[in-house]
Amino acid sequence: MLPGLSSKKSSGCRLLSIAKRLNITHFSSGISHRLPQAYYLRRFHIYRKMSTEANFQQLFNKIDELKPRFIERLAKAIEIPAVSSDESLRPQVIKKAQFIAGELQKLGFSDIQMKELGAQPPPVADPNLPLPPVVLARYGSDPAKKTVLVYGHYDVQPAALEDGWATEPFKLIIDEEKQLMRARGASDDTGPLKGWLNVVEAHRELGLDLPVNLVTCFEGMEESGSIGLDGLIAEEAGKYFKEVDAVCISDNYWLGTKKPVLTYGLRGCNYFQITIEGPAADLHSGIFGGVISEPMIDLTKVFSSLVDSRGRILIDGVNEMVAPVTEKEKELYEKIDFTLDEMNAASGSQTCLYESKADILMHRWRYPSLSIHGLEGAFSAQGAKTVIPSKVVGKFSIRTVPDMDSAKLDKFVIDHCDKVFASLNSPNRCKTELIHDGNYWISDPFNASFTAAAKATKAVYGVEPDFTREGGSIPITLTFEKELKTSVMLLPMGRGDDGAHSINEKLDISNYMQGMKTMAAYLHYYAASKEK
Ligand SMILES: NCC(=O)N[C@@H](Cc1c[nH]cn1)C(=O)O
Ligand SMILES: [Zn+2]
Ligand SMILES: [Zn+2]
Repeated sequence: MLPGLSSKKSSGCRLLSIAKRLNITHFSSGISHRLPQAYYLRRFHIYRKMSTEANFQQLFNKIDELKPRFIERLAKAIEIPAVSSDESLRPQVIKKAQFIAGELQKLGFSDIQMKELGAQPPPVADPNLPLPPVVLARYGSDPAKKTVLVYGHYDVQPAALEDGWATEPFKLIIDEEKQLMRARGASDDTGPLKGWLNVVEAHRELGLDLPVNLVTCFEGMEESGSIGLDGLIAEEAGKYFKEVDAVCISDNYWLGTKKPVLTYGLRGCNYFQITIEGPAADLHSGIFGGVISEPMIDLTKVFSSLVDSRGRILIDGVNEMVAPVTEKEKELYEKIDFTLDEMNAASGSQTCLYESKADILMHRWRYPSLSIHGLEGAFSAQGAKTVIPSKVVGKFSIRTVPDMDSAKLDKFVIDHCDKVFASLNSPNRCKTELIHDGNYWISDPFNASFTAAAKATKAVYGVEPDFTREGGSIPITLTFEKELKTSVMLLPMGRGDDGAHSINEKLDISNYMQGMKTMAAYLHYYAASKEK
C-alpha cells in the first residue's frame, strides 16, 4: 500500500525522513500527542471490526439508495445565493447558515452553536455589516472514539446568468446526459459540505454507529478570506474543539478528471485593492478628455507594472523570497497523473504558458502568481459610453508559496504601487491596501489521517490516490493545524474541470456519490487506525 505508513506520533527523525522523501522542507507545525498509545489501541480493537469492506458494502448501498434525497437536499441549499463578497447579499449568507443549522438539528447533531464574529472590518462599505456565523455542531461525544473535525464553507463566489452561465446559477440543474449537477456551489463547497451531513444520515438510516465523534466547523466567509475565523478557532481550541484528533477539509478538487487525489499543500492568497481618485464626479470625455488627469489611465499604468504577459511578477523582492527548486523535488512531478491536454480541457482553451507537466505543476503549486481580477467604478456594460470615471478601485491578488513572508510581501506590493504611481506625476490620489490574506500550507501526507483517506479512496475507486498540492487557497488550514495541534487532511470531492469560481460550475453525480462513500470509509479507517 502506501510507503511509510506512520503518523506524526513517530519521532522527529521519522518525520524528517518523510519530508526528505517528498522533498518538503516547510512543515507548518508539529503534532502533540495528548493520549497514550494504549488508549488508541483500545479504540482500534473496538472499531476494527466495523471497518471491514463487508460493512462498507452495506454503507455504500445505503448511500446509493439515498441518492435522490441527497440531490434534492443539495438543490435546496444551492437555492440560497450566499455570496460572501457581495454586501447586499449578506442576509442570504446568514439565511444559508440557518438552513444548515436546521439540517444538522434534524439529523440529530447536538450542541449546535451559531458563532457570531462581529462586524466585518474595513475596507467595507457598511461599517456595521455583520460577518456570517460559523456553524459548530457535534455528532456523538463518546470518549472512547476519536474526534474528527470536518470543515466546509457555505458561502459561494458570485454568479449571474449574464456572466455566461448556460442555466440559472442558483438552481441545481441535473444534466442527465452528462450525469452532472450544475450550479454555483455544487463543487465549491456546498456539495462537499452536504456530503458530510449525508454520510451521517446514511449511518442513521442503517442504525449504524458513527465510528468517530464528528465536530463541524462550517463558515460563511471562506471565499472572502475567512475573515474572523482565525480568532474563533484560537478561542475554541481548548473548548469546543478540545477533543479534536484530526481535521478533514473537503474543499478542493482532483488535479484532473479521472484520478482521485489527496492534497497535502495549498498556496496562500494576499488580496489587494488600489483606489485611484481624482475628479469630483464622472465626466464627459469630449469636454474633459486630454485636459484632466484620468484615474483609469493611472490605474492601467500601475496594473501593467505588476506582472508581465508570461505571468512573471515584476514587484521587487517577491520572487527572491521563493524557496529554490531541488533536483529531488523535480522527480515528484513526473509521477503525477496529469497532462497538458487535461489542463487545456479544464481552461477550455490552448492558452497554457507552459508545455511540460513539471512546469505546469510547479507554476500551479510552488511558485507565486499574480492575477488581476477586475475593478470597481469603470464602465463595463455593452455599447460605448464616453465617460471618464472619477474613481476606480482595481483588485488583484498574489498566490503565495514557501518561503514567502506575508507581511514583507504586503510591504513590497504597497511600496511598489506607491513608487509607480509617484513616477506618473499624476495629480490624482492613489491608495493601495490589503483586503485579506491567508497563509500557504504544506503537510505530512503519511500520517494516520492521510493513510485512512488513501485506504478509503482505494476501497471506493479501486486505485491509490495521487498525492498533490494545489494552487488554490483555504486560508484557515494552517490555523487549524497550529491552534488545535492536529493534522489536517484535504479530501477533495470534485474534479479539476468543475469550473469552481467560473461559469457553469458543476459536480459530476459520480463524484458526489463516490465522494460521500470515500468520506464515510475515511471515518471508519481513521477510527480503526492505531495512530492519531
Ligand atoms: N475552494 C477553495 C477556494 O476556492 N478558496 C479560495 C479562497 C480565497 C482566498 N481569497 C479569496 N478566496 C481561493 O480563491 O483559492
Ligand atoms: Zn471552497
Ligand atoms: Zn472557492
